[in-house]
This record gives sequence, C-alpha cells and structure tokens, in this order.
Amino acid sequence: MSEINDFDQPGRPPEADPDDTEQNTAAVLPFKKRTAGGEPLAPGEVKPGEWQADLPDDTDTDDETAEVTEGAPVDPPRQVYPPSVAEWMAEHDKARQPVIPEWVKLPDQRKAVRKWAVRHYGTVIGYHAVRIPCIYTPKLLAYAPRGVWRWSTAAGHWVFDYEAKPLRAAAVAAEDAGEYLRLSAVRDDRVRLRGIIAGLVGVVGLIAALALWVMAPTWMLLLAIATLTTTLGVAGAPADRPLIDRAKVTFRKRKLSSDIITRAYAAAGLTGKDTGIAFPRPIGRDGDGWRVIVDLPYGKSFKDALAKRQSLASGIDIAATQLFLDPDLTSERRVSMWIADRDPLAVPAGKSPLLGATRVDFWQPFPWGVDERGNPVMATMLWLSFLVGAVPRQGKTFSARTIALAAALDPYVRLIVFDGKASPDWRKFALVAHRIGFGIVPRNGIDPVEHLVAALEELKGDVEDRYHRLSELPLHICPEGKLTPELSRDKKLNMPLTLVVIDEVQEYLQHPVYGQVILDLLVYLARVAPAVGVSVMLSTQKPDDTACPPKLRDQCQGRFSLRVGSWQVSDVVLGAGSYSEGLDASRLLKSHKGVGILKGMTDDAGIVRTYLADGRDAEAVLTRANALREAEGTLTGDAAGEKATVRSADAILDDVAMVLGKAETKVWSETIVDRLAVLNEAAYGDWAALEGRAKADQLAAALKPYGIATDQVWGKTEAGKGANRRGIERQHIIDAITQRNKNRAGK
Ligand SMILES: Nc1ncnc2c1ncn2[C@@H]1O[C@H](COP(=O)(O)OP(=O)(O)OP(=O)(O)O)[C@@H](O)[C@H]1O
Repeated sequence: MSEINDFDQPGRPPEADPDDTEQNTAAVLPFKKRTAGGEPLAPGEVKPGEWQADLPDDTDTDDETAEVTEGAPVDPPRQVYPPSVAEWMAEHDKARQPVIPEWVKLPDQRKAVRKWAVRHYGTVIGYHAVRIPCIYTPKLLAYAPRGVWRWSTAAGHWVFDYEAKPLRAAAVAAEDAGEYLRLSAVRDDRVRLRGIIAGLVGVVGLIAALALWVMAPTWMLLLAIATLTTTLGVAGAPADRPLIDRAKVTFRKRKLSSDIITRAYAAAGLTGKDTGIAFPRPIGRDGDGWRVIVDLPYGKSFKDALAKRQSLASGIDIAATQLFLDPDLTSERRVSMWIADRDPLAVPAGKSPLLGATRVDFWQPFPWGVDERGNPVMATMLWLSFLVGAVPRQGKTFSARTIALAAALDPYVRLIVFDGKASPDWRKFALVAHRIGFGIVPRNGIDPVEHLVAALEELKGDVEDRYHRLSELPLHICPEGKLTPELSRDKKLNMPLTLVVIDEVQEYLQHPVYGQVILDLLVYLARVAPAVGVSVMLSTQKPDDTACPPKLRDQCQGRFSLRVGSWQVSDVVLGAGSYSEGLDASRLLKSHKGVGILKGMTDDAGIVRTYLADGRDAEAVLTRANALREAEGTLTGDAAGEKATVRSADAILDDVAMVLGKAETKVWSETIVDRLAVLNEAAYGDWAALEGRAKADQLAAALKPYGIATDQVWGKTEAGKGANRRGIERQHIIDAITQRNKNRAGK
C-alpha cells in the first residue's frame, strides 16, 4: 500500500498501479512543501490558487481494514467552456495591431516623433562629432600597433596551420608515427597553398599601397590611411573597454513578472494564506510601461487595492507616482494596473498645438493636453460649466487659459473674462473679450466688481432671451430647441457661443457687498445657461464651502483638479465619491505642474498633462485672434472700445433713497415699488405690474443682499393696520449706502 501524499491534486487521474504491487520496491518520501517564491510552506499552508483536499480523518490507524468511502466530491472540478465565436473574435480583435501605427496617423504625434528624432539624432551626432578628434582618434592611434600585431599573428597562424598543432602534438604524445606523418603531409600541402595565397595578397597589397602613394589624390590617400588605422585600431582595442562612448544613458527598465506582482499584493496584505491573486490576462507592455490585470481574492475590492496603493508600489519596488490603478467595470475585484517605466507626470506635455493654429472651431473638441501615456486629450466646453481647483502655483491659470485661448481663436465665440487676482495672466484678453475686468479694486473710474455684476446681469437677460427666441424658432432651423453652430454664427440672431471665465472666483464671491449677488447670478448661469451655448469656467485656489459654496460647485459638470492638499479637498473639487473611484489629486506632486485630474467633461475621467502656453505665447495667439475677429466683424463690447452703459448693481439703494421723502421714516414696500417705477420705468416697470405681495417680495429680494430687511415688525407699529404688510425704514437704506461708500473708499 502506498501512502496518500499531501500533494495529491484533485482532478489529476490516479496513477496506474505497478504490475507487482505486492513487492515493496521503493519507499515514498514526502517532499518539502515550497511556495511560489521558493520558501518552504508552513504546515497546513496552501499554495495560492490551489485547492487543499479535505482528507478523511486518518487517526484510526489501527483499523487496517477500514475502507475509504467514495462519494461525490465536495468541490466538483470547474468546467471550462470553450469560448464562443464572438468571444474568440473579440479576443483576436483586441490582440490585432493596427496596420499603420497610431503615431503615423495622428499629425500631432507625427510631429512629436519628428521633433524627437531630430533632437535625439542631432544630439547623438553632435556628441560623437566632438569626440572624434579629441578622444576616438588618439585611442585608435594608440590601439593600431596592437591591431597590427594581432592581425599578423592571426595571419601567421593561418598560413602555418596553427589550428592543427594540437592534433600533431597528440600524435607525437601517443607515439603514433603513421598518424603524425599523415598530419604532417596535410600540413605541408596546406602551408604551401596558404603561403602562395598570403604572398600574392602581400604583393597585391604592396602594389596597391605604392599606387596609392604615387598616383592617388591626397584625399583618397588620407581616406585609405584613416580606414586602415581605424580597422587596425578596432582590431587592437581591448575587449573590455568600448572604443566609442555611449551618447545616452539607459534608463532602468525591469521586466515585470507575475511573481513580483504576487509579492506586492502579499506585502500589501491583499492576499491571505489560502487566497491568491489571479492574472486573467498576461502581463504586457502598454506605452512606456506595463499593463497588469489582476483578480483580487473573492471579497476584496478595487477600493481595498486603492487604499494600499503605496504598499503595492513598494512591493513592486517603484515610486508611487509610477503606479496607476483603474477599476474594471466587469468585476469589483478586478484591478487594472499601469506601471510606468518612470514618473510620466513629471514630463511636461510641451507647447500647445493651438499656438500654430490660425483659427479654431469651438464647436469641435480641441487639443488640451495628453494623458499619462502620452495620448492626446481633447477638451470641449459645450453644454457644461467647468470648475478648476488647485493649490497656488500648480498651473490652474495656465490650464484654464489654454481653454480660453482656444475660444479666442474662434471669432464667433464671445468671451467674458474676469480675474479676481488682477494678475498679468489675463491682461491680453482685453484684445478680444466682450467684457473684462481685473481684481476687485476700482481703477480709472471703473469698479471691476460692479462691472462683473453688470456683465453677469446682462448675460442673464441674454440667456432668458435666448430661451424665448430658440423656442419660437421653427423646428427645421432649431431642431432640438438648442443652439446649433449655424444659429450661433448668425450675426443677426446675436446668440454666439459664450464663455465666461472667472479666475480666482473666490475673490468675487467673498466680496462684502456684491458677493451674494455674484453667487446667485453664477449659480443661475452655471445651471441654466449651458443649454443655450453659454458656458461658465471658474477657477479657485479655495474650493471650500465658504469661498466657493457647494450650491455653485454642484452646478459644474466638468471638474479639473490639479494638486491639492488632501484627498478630501480633491473630492470637493472633483465631486464627492471621486476618491473611491481612484481619483485623488492630492497624490500629485509639486513637480507635476499643469497636471490634473479631469472629470465630467467626457465619459472618461483621468489624468491630463495640459499643454503649455506661456505669457508670450498667449499674447501672440490673442493678437492673432483680435485680427481674426476684426476681419469677421465680431469684435464687440469692451474689446471694441464700447462704453458699457450699465447700471451698477447696487443702484437700487440710491433709487430707493431717492424715492423716500426726507420726513418719511417708514414706507410700505408696495408704495416704494410704485414710486421706483415712476422714477425708472425701464428698470422697475415690471415690478410695479406685479400684484399685491409679489411687489413686496420683489423689493425684499433685491434689497436682501445689502442686509435690508422688509419685515413684519413694521406692521405692528400702526396698531392693527396692515400688520402683515411689509415696508422699509429710511435709516436702513441710509446705513446701507454709508456702508457701501465706505467699502468703495476702502478699496
Ligand atoms: N502645462 C504646463 N506645463 C508646464 N509648466 C506649467 C504648465 N502650467 C503651468 N506651468 C508652470 O506652473 C507655473 C504656475 O502656473 P499658474 O500661474 O497657472 O499657477 P496657478 O495655480 O494659477 O497659480 P496662482 O494660484 O499663484 O495663480 C507657471 O508659471 C508655469 O511655469
């Protein structure tokens, strides 16, 4: 009887018994168990991915006659179904390489490869050209004598049949005279023939050398000497020291194996003793890195792997910035890893291709950057509002500006640009912007904050008007009730695509007087305006609830977060739940300038290394955009030198003060609205047309941002009369105006 070995595997057919089972011919020795990594297994431990058979309790060894009962296996062997034809074809489709590589088809990539080739080979050629006279030539001259010696020795050995010498020596040692004489005769014949050949070659060589010396032009003689010296120098060079230096450093590129990945998952605690990871697809190269698909043990999820990202990177022995984890829609336990050869985010994407563009169609996606693998990322601002957030100096302004530059190069896009920080970054947009303002401090008689409020109110009116007009247009012109490229470019309709850019928006939102008004207007525009071709792009270094309230952030479908301080802030910019999807902008490093995580612009979310357009580039583009707009007759508003005839947003305070008599301490709201309509029919006519309470509500809403209450307490002062009516105290208005004037003076 043979012992049952612990390593017997289920599913493996039983070995046929040897013919003579009675005879004890060999003892079965138990092997030491070993893990995949070669370590001996602890007792009871199982190799990952293997089943351990539950053997019947064999303690009753005294009972020699006990029979092993055969029954249905607890875990029947897994059935492996052959792939269907569709699966087989899909698998082969995936594996097929494109006939023409992608980089040949895409002009951007072609250009990049061309530039790289010129740069790379130019450097290599230059590197060697410098070294030819001062390093390579002296080395060749030094090695040439040894080359002469090596060649002549080799020629001598050949002529005198040196290779057969050991055979002759062996015949002598064996005292085999017959064999020795036979070998000597062969050698004599061979030496005679080879001597003649060598002599002829020598004579021809000498004649050729003399002919060259006497007849050849100097350049040919020099060339011949250089060739001979180089050949002799190469022949004489020591084998361990290269004659030519390397012009490039070879980067560390290790081959990844499943053992390394298994080690990493075990080190990160994602696999247990009895549970291993599986590799549904072979590990393969993907761009400048490796693509590894891993199935975690049952019960573990992508989130677990994400939480252990640092440990996984350490287990693979790479920097955390080289490891990218993506979820897989087919299974919660499947993790797709991309392991870059080196940190791809520290490599800038380079200059924006827009710098060379003469014009852009803003209805089409435009190049904004590249992803971590160098694939182009196209951006679009159609039908969405966009929020950019980051800590300072990471490239927030530059990345938003590249989008605004694309808009500037489409002469039919109206631009409204405000920069809360008044930095030089946006100044040149004055060449094209319909409305523009810098900072929050009034200069040259213009208050940029009031200008912003007026611009947003103007835009709000425009948006409402667009909705009315689009719904009135016949279906064949406006099929979905939405703006179309044709409609947006029809100057008579005056409904161009509009991009509102507000950099450092928190400066405006925290403004003591207009902050609330601006917030309300932006919430309205971000929510309602994209459908009629008006997009809002906001950027902020303070995305928190006070500086940029959630009611505004939540309206932004598109989000872009460059480096932030923590994953919580990253979630604030990118939207709640982004971290659990693997999107965490706090992982980005300080050196990752212009790099961020994009979400919501398209179906895909991921890393974008934005293209660079510096101040000078931006100026060149905007000068071109200005000329383009002038030629197309689309230069409007501030850029066209138009004086904005806008009422300041807080004009309501002055108007109310004006309609209150000096002796009146308190006046009913309805009365004030009626008087306002008389004062300025265009501004307040609609209010006066409202019925009863609606009139008072309208006034209350307009005065609320300035802290003026139109309260019911008022009603109680005149016993019983109009207790539920509302009104205004004159003193409140005076206080608000005083405060407003103080704020203005303090700016
Ligand atoms: N795409 C990019 N590629 C390379 N470098 C970039 C890129 N974008 C920005 N930078 C670098 O980062 C610096 C900071 O950029 P930017 O002014 O846009 O940052 P910011 O986040 O707006 O800073 P702040 O909050 O101070 O305004 C730039 O001066 C530039 O050198």
